[in-house]
Amino acid sequence: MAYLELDNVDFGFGPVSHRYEVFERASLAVEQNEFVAVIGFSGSGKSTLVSLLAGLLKPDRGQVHINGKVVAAPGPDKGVVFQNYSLLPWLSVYGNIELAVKQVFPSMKRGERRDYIQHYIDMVSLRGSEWKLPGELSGGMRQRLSLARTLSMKPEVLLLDEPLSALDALTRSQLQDEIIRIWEEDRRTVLMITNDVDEAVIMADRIVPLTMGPAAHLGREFPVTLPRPRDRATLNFNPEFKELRNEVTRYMMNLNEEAKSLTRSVTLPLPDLQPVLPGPRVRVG
Ligand SMILES: Nc1ncnc2c1ncn2[C@@H]1O[C@H](COP(=O)(O)OP(=O)(O)OP(=O)(O)O)[C@@H](O)[C@H]1O
Repeated sequence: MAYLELDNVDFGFGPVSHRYEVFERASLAVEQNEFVAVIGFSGSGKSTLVSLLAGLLKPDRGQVHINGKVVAAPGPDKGVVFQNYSLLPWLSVYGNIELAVKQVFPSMKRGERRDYIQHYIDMVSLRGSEWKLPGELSGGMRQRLSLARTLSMKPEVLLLDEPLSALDALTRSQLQDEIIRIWEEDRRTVLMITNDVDEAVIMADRIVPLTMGPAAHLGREFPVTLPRPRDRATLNFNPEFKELRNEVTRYMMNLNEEAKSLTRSVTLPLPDLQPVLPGPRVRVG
């Protein structure tokens, strides 16, 4: 059994009368310490997938397992970094991490806790900003804080829900490198959601596309065998990188075309109504 598993999951939103089926028979297996990127179009179910893996939502059918145990509820063993940071605005950088650390390691002594928190602040290069509030940080700094806070809880599985999509291109590539550096220093199982093929190829061990909804599932897998560390400056000239990027992009475009043709082939029966025609002119007043 793989470390993180989504096993034949069906999941939908809404009552039976107008239900939206997000997943049908969706399965995914991630090995321990593997870095998997799930790539998909907007609305295909990427955030729903993260919520199911994190135990925030329960499958209608099938199960989610981590290390052989059924995921029944959220917990600090499953660390989630969301796109929108979800930081507490009234607490400083230090305070946001401290709150998480106190919850997960309540018996940690004060001095040890201070060093522990500083270690994570340093890890994401936020030294010097310890006492700033989230509102005083840039987008990239907020996302680094969000990552540090999640990592400080020592989750077994790290779920990254499009953590970089709100950032500008330069900050985004800088943070991609930083996440990989941290992951290489302290390996753990990572599932990252992205809508960017290049990001997936640069960062992941394996890319798994999500098909278009409704009733999406995880499609054909693309292993990334490019050696690490991956240097983005030279990757652009690497034929293996270019080939894989093209292959994944083609696959995604085909998914899009298939979804469009399905939509076109649906004929909606409209009621046979007579149009309302304008009547004689009436003078008011
Ligand atoms: N709480 C909800 N109630 C009803 N439908 C929902 C709810 N949350 C999501 N959906 C629907 O489920 C589908 C998948 O949503 P989800 O947010 O997982 O997509 P996504 O791939 O993360 O999209 P994006 O990339 O735009 O954030 C969408 O059609 C969405 O409208």
